[in-house]
Amino acid sequence: MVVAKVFKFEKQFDGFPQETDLKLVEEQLPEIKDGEFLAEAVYLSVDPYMRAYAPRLPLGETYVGGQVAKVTESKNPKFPVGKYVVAHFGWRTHTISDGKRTPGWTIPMVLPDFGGLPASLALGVLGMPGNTAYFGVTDILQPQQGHTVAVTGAAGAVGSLVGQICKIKGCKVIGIAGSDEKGKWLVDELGFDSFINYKSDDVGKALKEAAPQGVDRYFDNVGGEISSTIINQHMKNFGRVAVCGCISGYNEKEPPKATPIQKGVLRHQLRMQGLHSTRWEDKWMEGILQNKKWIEEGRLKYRETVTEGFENMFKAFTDMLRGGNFGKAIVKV
Ligand SMILES: NC(=O)C1=CN([C@@H]2O[C@H](COP(=O)(O)OP(=O)(O)OC[C@H]3O[C@@H](n4cnc5c(N)ncnc54)[C@H](OP(=O)(O)O)[C@@H]3O)[C@@H](O)[C@H]2O)C=CC1
Ligand SMILES: CCCCCC(=O)/C=C/[C@H]1[C@H](O)CC(=O)[C@@H]1CCCCCCC(=O)O
Repeated sequence: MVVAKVFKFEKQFDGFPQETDLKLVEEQLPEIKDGEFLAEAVYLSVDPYMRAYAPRLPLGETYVGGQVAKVTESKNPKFPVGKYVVAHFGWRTHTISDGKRTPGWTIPMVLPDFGGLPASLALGVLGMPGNTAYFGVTDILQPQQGHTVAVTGAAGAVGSLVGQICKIKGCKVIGIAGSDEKGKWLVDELGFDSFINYKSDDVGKALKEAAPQGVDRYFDNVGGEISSTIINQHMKNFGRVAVCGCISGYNEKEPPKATPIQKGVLRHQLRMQGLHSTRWEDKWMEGILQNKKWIEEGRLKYRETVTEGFENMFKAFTDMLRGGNFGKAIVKV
């Protein structure tokens, strides 16, 4: 008899998540049936969307999330024992799956050959965040050689890759994040051209110094007043803005107030577009293979912030929301 540990969504978040909003329980799993397989979680992801989408998630259910799991029993030839899968099984240690899609989420996928790179990367640079960065830059932002690009959430899973991909495309990249230690990593190790600490610097003033001629492309991971400042005061005419996330407001009880951006969009004739990585599902492998190639060529670096122990999922989640992560935040069971 297999016993799964599962985090259930107990109470709707009210502002910043509290530990009592989730409940850790044990579930006895039945024997697998024909067409099913049993998978044991090895790495689990903690992501900002887990907070952003909470108001739409039903109480009492397993909390949402992706994981890399090892198939330990199988009556489904597409998911043989010993293989690793990346799947949206939620915050749980053991899962019985029929290999089909949970509606609204990605379909379980046997991990492609990562050529010796760690399987955990399927939750980061070789998974959803990596593809958000890759397609967000190549399809939405479309930076040209010589462009100046600003990226917020710059030291996180998506932002750290966005900046590096823009460097690969020949751009000048300005990263905006929440600590000088993050800035040092971005500039010294990832090759960003400059860094702004939004917690200690005046973002408007610092951006004027870093990009006196203005910004051609802005990859927005945070929203709020920082984005209003960039869009209203720093974009060049005909610039592009990719709206990827707005984490500055996810934990707020009331919708955050920020200076309207319409004037800036109009004055500079900007093209501003939202994106969801799921829109590129039909060419998902293109992003994974390109990011993998850039890693192998030494042109794309990744970093993981690993929390040990399934019981520490909530801690890892809230540490990430507070900015404790460099690169991708994950949990190792
Ligand atoms: N549209 C899509 O398909 C996707 C969108 N996203 C979005 O992209 C963004 C980044 O996601 P991801 O890379 O996974 O997460 P990160 O790895 O960037 O982690 C979240 C980071 O957000 C920063 N942060 C927290 N609070 C604030 C705040 N008030 N203002 C500014 N920054 C803050 C913290 O860094 P710091 O120390 O700098 O404050 C923290 O490390 C999120 O908004 C997310 O929702 C992510 C994946 C897919
Ligand atoms: C205002 C919320 C912005 C959240 C942005 C974000 O982080 C999106 C991430 C998605 C990514 O594109 C792929 C995913 O799996 C993430 C979450 C998708 C949620 C689907 C919600 C399904 C539902 O509405 O029930």
